[in-house]
Amino acid sequence: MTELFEPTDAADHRLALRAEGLLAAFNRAGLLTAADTHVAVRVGALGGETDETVLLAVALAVRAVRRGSVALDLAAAPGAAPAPPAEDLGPTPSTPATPATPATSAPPWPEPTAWARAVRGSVLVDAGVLHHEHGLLYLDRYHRLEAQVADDLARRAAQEPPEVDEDRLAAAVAAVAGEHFSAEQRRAAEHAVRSRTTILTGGPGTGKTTTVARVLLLLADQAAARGERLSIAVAAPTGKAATRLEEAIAGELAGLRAGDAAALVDRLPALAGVTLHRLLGWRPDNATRFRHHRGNRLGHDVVVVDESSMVDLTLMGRLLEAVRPRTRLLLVGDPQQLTSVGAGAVLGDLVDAHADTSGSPVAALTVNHRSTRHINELSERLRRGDADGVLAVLDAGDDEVSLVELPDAADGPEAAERAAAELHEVCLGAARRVRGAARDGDVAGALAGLDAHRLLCAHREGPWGVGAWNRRVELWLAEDDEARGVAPSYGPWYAGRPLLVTSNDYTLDLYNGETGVVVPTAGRPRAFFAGGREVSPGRLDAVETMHAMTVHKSQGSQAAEVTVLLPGEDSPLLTRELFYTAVTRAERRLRVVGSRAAVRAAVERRAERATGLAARLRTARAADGPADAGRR
Ligand SMILES: Nc1ncnc2c1ncn2[C@@H]1O[C@H](COP(=O)(O)OP(=O)(O)OP(=O)(O)O)[C@@H](O)[C@H]1O
Repeated sequence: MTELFEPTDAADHRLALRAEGLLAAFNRAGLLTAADTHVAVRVGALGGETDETVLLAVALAVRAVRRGSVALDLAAAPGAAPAPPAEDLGPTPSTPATPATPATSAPPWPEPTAWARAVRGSVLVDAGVLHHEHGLLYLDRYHRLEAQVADDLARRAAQEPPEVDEDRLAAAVAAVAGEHFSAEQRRAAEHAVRSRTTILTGGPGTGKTTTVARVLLLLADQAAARGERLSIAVAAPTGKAATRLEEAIAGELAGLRAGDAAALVDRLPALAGVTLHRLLGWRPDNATRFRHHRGNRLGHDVVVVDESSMVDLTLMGRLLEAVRPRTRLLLVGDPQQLTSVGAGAVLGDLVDAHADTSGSPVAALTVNHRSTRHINELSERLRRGDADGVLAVLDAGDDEVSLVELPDAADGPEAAERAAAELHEVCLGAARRVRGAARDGDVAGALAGLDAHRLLCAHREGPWGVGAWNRRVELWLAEDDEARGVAPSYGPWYAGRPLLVTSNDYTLDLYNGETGVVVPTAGRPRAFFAGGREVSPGRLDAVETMHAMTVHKSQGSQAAEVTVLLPGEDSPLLTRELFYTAVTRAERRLRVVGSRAAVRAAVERRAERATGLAARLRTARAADGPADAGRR
């Protein structure tokens, strides 16, 4: 469901019946949900605030967090178009979920200067329920979190740098160079050895993992010089990304063991990739608190976190309070990608805060060594926001990058039918190969087939959504069976059904984002996942079919060939970050399906989030110390 809604009648559950005045007007206009207004009414009643413009600001601050911001930018609020939450729940605006009853017209926004004055002077600010800082209005919880993240990072930066045996470092750098180690990778690795905190950024294939593997060897070597052995954690926000990181590091180390670095590789302990939740000590009774915290820190000497762009402010706060101040922290990721589903844009803020400063913890890798030339060129032009350049690369139309062009105003069911006709062969072909391997009992082949082609959608529902495209591919498979005289499999656990895990299951050792496939074994369907994990379907309750997946869910994985379905240009989900994330999932071939207007809108629209973290970090750096040393 998008945030705009159209009430169907006076008893519509989305109407906040107890809200009055401005809150009721904004709720009726679809700009606030019933829950936003209830929070504001309750906070107002408890805190003794009756000014309806302040209560409106509270409700909008709740809405801002729900939509991914950490705070409400009061000045920008009237101009900000309603947008869906990070993980879209519903159809595009052109396909309303409710009958067409006209939405109430937009209510009047308070006069900006008087509004800001009323908010700053509110008893809720005096009581610490709200905070007004850097032009932003914070709910207390997010203000504390943001300040804590800034303080912890500033404290880490204020420490004495680690002692480094430079001669030994130079010798080890030469030994780990192996077959490839570019100058920028070498600089990044040396930076990481000399720093407590490193933010290693770069797009897919820029050699981040290659560099991380070498950093670990260099650190283990420095520790060996002191007669110590390192304890290392390698983690990522999703299980899929953690497994990928573990495998990629293991692959790099295996290559280096064959060369001059064998002795160094032998010094490293075995490395198992874990989810951040598992590293921090997941608790069944609390989703945002962990076993490890400031009073019970993680014991590791080095903590590596891959796919850091997916880490929201809350999880970053928990991580920073759990790592010991002297632990080496390596945050790895691509700040151009979609931001976290939860509130915050932490990685991007960290990079912004340190742009063009000396002593910055950011080490950037810029050369893509994996994807092919046109995919690289497209992502580079996307990064620069060059819409004409993006269209020019797509128009050049070769085997590597192509545009399946739809008419400009087309984003409804008819255009989806046209797209279906274009994609029938490629989507059915990919699904058929996975099904063929599954029917032959070839688990490895079926799992490998999952990464051959990926169909990415912005939306979950509607004609351009994952649901419709999953059903479509299943129908094509059934038709294909019929055409071949094979009895179609209609049950939910049909052979070759691609699976996407949607939440962590610690008992089954399955993690959000992992992919698997159904393969019949001894006449019964079984679900298989990477690493030889086999599960009875009856035990799986958090899986979805994955003939298509959302761009959000595709983060942390790549496929040889990717098809991206762009929704209509008016879709609020269509942003540069979404398009860039989708494009950079492709290793060898990319097909973009959509109108030219949608491509242009995707390049030109940024996913803005209101956060004050970058400003806080700049202030802390200027003061050369924690942003607020008195807090806590
Ligand atoms: N300096 C280099 N020269 C040539 N090839 C390289 C270099 N560095 C890395 N590679 C190769 O490029 C590919 C991508 O490297 P790597 O996996 O380290 O990138 P990454 O940034 O971690 O990618 P992703 O974010 O997609 O995981 C690998 O096959 C790696 O062996």
